[in-house]
Amino acid sequence: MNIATSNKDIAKASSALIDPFGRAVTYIRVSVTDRCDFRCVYCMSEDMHFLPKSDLLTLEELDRLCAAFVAKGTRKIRVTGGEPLVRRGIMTLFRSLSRHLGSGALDELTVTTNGSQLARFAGELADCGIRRINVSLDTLDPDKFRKITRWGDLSKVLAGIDAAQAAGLDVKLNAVALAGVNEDEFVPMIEWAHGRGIDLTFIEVMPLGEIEGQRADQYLPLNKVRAGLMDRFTLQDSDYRTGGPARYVTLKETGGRLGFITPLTHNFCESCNRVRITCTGTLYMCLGQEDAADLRGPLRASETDGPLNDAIERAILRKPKGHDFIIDRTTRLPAVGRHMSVTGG
Ligand SMILES: Nc1nc2c(ncn2[C@@H]2O[C@H](COP(=O)(O)OP(=O)(O)OP(=O)(O)O)[C@@H](O)[C@H]2O)c(=O)[nH]1
Ligand SMILES: C[S@@+](CC[C@H](N)C(=O)[O-])C[C@H]1O[C@@H](n2cnc3c(N)ncnc32)[C@H](O)[C@@H]1O
Ligand code: SF4
Ligand code: SF4
Repeated sequence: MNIATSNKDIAKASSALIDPFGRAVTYIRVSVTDRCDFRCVYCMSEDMHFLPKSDLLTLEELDRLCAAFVAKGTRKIRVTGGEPLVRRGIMTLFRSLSRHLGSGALDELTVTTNGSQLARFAGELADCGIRRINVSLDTLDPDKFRKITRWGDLSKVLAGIDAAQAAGLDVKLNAVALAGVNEDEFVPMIEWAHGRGIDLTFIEVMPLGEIEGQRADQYLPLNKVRAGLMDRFTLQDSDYRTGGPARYVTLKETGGRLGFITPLTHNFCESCNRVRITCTGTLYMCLGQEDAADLRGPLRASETDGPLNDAIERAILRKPKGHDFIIDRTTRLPAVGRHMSVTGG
């Protein structure tokens, strides 16, 4: 499936959101909560402070925000978090957003999850018109899983993946490549995933938010990983695209797809098509920058969407060219102060 919509087609629509670099914004990532039932060592510190519940947009407000973006050319909505499936009543939002699939205004409604609650929700997600989901899984070793996630239980995630496949959902796995932690498992993880008809994507760790360790100790450049995998597999370039940042190859030996998300070694900002909304209604125009726009104020200021639309259009004109991520040993300070869980990746 190729669901990426071309910038040219989008630019034709008068309501389209086009940034200063001519990129059409057609993909929103909506973080519905900053909370999570895991504490992954690369994502969060052990002692996280979360927003008071009273600061959160209601599910109805999130739904209205999404509808405003859909009216402006958004074709793909990814619900994320924190852990999106721990937000109370979250299925109400999915059910409501599915109307945009029904009307043809949206190509894809999907979710990125740690999988801990999937066994419970997979069937309902499929009923909402979700076809593909991304599950984050960095290891198949139960003890290592506990060390990476601090609080997670691998067996629940594996049961969630089984339930998702049984419900007819296409599952993609995301694994953050962690130096000295899971690099010995890449080949077995590929074989495990491809044996189940599951695509797998490796991700370079990004310097967002303060964590206990040194980012430089975690960071593994994917060009090195790719070169190592060539000893074992034949990597054939693929033009498969999802509208996300992964670039795929097909492995001749397994027939499965392997993706690489390489913000550090091969920046993909030039083709950026996305922005992020947090659970408090803050719009981040770039994952790798601090600049943001408040949408909660204009959303609550009026029952009509005029002020909200103006705020969105003004913000898109500030979308930066790209991130300035660097990972080195000269500083423990991250490039971006907020944690990945605020914007949902
Ligand atoms: N630097 C950067 N990283 C991103 C961006 N979008 C997604 N990622 C990272 O890619 C990883 C996987 O993201 P997913 O939630 O699976 O979303 P996706 O890759 O768009 O999903 P697909 O629809 O399957 O392509 C996460 O760790 C994100 O932080 C982006 O715009 N910039
Ligand atoms: C922030 S999580 C939110 C959704 C859900 N909790 C999950 O883990 O899938 C989204 C993705 O971001 C990735 N991620 C978190 N922190 C990261 C970092 N510092 N660098 C790269 N990816 C990161 C996670 O592995 C996950 O795939
Ligand atoms: S990566 Fe996802 S599961 Fe892990 S701590 Fe961050 S938000 Fe939670
Ligand atoms: S880092 Fe910013 S500009 Fe680059 S792809 Fe991600 S969101 Fe887009």
